[in-house]
Amino acid sequence: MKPALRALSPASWRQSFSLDGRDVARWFPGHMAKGLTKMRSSLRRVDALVEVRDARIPLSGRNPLLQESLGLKPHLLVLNKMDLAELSAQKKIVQRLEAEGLRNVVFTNCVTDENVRQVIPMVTDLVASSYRYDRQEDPEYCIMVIGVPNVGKSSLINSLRRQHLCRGKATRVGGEPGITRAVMSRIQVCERPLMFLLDTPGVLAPQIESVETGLKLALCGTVLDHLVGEETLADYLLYTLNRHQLSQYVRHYGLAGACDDITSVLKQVAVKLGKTQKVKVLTGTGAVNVLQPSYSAAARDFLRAFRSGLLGPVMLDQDVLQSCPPSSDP
Ligand SMILES: Nc1nc2c(ncn2[C@@H]2O[C@H](COP(=O)(O)OP(=O)(O)OP(=O)(O)O)[C@@H](O)[C@H]2O)c(=O)[nH]1
Repeated sequence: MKPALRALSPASWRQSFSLDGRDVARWFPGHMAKGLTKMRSSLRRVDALVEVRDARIPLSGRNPLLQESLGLKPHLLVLNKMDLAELSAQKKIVQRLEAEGLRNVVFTNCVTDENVRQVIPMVTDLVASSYRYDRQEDPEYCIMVIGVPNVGKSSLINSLRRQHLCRGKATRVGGEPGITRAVMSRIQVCERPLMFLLDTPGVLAPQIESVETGLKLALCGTVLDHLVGEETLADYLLYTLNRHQLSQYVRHYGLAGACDDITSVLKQVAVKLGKTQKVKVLTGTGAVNVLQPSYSAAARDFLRAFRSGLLGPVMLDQDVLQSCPPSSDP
């Protein structure tokens, strides 16, 4: 019998996600490597790096290639989209990052500007306590904003301008990865100290550590969904929500209960939303059009709802955090 949409016990949920045959290399476009080369050549003019990561993937969201350059400059890590992240393990996240050498961390929401005011004082302190080579006397601070696509780099810049300059948008924001195309737009964000930020296009590592890391990055919108497959992503989302026992999706779509079978869930979602499509079916008397649930439209809605926070906050790196050595804190 096909798993019906009823409450399944957690014991019957999948314990792992089948990753067979997925070619993660195809998901991440090659133009990003070019961006990285240009960014490297501008590093000399830069006083500090502000790295933005999605707070839902504080560990998997890093780019090992960017990391190579980070040791050279003062570095602030902004974990953005805190409103979408389940942060009960915040202390553990900070400890884990500290163990990786990332001691300056701030959680932000660049839509509501929460905690954004902490960014400039933190950067100013970092620069003040570092050696600025030939720019020691230069009153202008130049900060490079880096991070994988769609984490909110442009939103952070706009939020800083709202906070410190009372000015509107200087850089384009978008829900899809790769909105920032022009490498290195230089944008003023503060008068005292005089501070400019360089917005950069999102850069992803050409080699993602594992397919699961690739799926987490894709779930957070760092690549275009169709490259991974909307239904694959929806399935990974369902698997994650169930494993973390997050059943908000059941209430959001008015389902009868939690279920671990994506075909079943998408079918119900499509019916609830009235997302159907005409399909030609060959019968003994010829072709007839029948209405079928649109699985792809349902998958798109499921992903959109997750990304707008309607399915509740999530910590996608829970597995990585659980594999951490226990904290030495009392
Ligand atoms: N919920 C939530 N959404 C955010 C936050 N910050 C940014 N966003 C949204 O995330 C999406 C991407 O934001 P951008 O600022 O364009 O991201 P980016 O890193 O500059 O993107 P690229 O240009 O692709 O590198 C937009 O839809 C923003 O509105 C946040 O703190 N919370």
